Amino acid sequence: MITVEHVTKRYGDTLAVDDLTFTVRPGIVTGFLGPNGAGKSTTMRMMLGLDAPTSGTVTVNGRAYRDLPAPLHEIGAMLEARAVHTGRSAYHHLLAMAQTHGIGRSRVEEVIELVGLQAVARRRAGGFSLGMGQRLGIAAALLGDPATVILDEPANGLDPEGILWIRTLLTGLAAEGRTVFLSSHLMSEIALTAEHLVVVGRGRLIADTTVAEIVAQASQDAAVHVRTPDAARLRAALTREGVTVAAPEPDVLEVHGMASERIGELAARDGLVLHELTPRQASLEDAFMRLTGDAVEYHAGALRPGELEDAA
Ligand SMILES: Nc1ncnc2c1ncn2[C@@H]1O[C@H](COP(=O)(O)OP(=O)(O)OP(=O)(O)O)[C@@H](O)[C@H]1O
Repeated sequence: MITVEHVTKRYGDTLAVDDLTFTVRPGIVTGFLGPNGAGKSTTMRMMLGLDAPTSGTVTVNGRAYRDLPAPLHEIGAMLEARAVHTGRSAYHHLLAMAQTHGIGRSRVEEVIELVGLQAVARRRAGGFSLGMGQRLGIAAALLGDPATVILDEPANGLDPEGILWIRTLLTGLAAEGRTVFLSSHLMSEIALTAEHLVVVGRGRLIADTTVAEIVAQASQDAAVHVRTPDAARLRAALTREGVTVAAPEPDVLEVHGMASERIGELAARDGLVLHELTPRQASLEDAFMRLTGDAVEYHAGALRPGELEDAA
């Protein structure tokens, strides 16, 4: 469990984190989402005791990072995947870390296998591809078999196979009861892995909610696409029902505020022909843009599950 309570962080005139409060629970993957410069890395650095809050508190399992008796066993992190001594092999990089923390060789072998680096473990880490570097960073984070794992943009630069691998690994770690917290600036990337989402913009909390809630909200706002040779009559019938109808093309209507079933029933009642009746899925990216765009500018307060409607 990670607890962030009324945390503010200033760098000179820059307000990087602004009165942020949320908790990251064990047993699920929590995504930390926000556009570039939203304050994600700064918040993660404070969780790891690499930076001190200007005000507020950050605790891991009830203690500040500096008060953890065996930090590597409690919390493992990957902040910069490429921060590896270039001359060393992956194996020796991990071994050096292990030895300074009283961790045995067998655990080093274990994490190398866990991240699938067996074939290249004796090669110079400096020559690693981005994907291999990410795997090595994750191996280092897992070395102490930590109860809490924090990863900053772990899928950054990975190919689809690498992204699938990370997703499987992280959901597996959460299923073992660990606290898994990862950041991304891409909703599509994080929505596939995370169950819960903490969304920030300009250092402030925008939403603390589930991915399911955001998906439901996105579908609720979606338009229904209708193609009909009776567009004018259907449009009049729909307008009488009080819904918003746009006509982007002569035979096409985009209907907001009425389910496709009801539109079909109305058309049948009036004897109107339909050639197409398709509920459009608003993309998750759209939902995220709306949250981080509108909510930051027009809504000072944070949103909780069920309150997303108010932000749209
Ligand atoms: N050491 C620092 N000194 C001065 N300003 C900083 C420092 N670290 C971060 N900032 C500023 O704080 C703000 C938040 O930065 P942060 O890196 O935490 O955002 P982020 O959400 O992680 O962004 P990104 O997705 O680009 O990594 C930015 O305006 C950044 O320029």
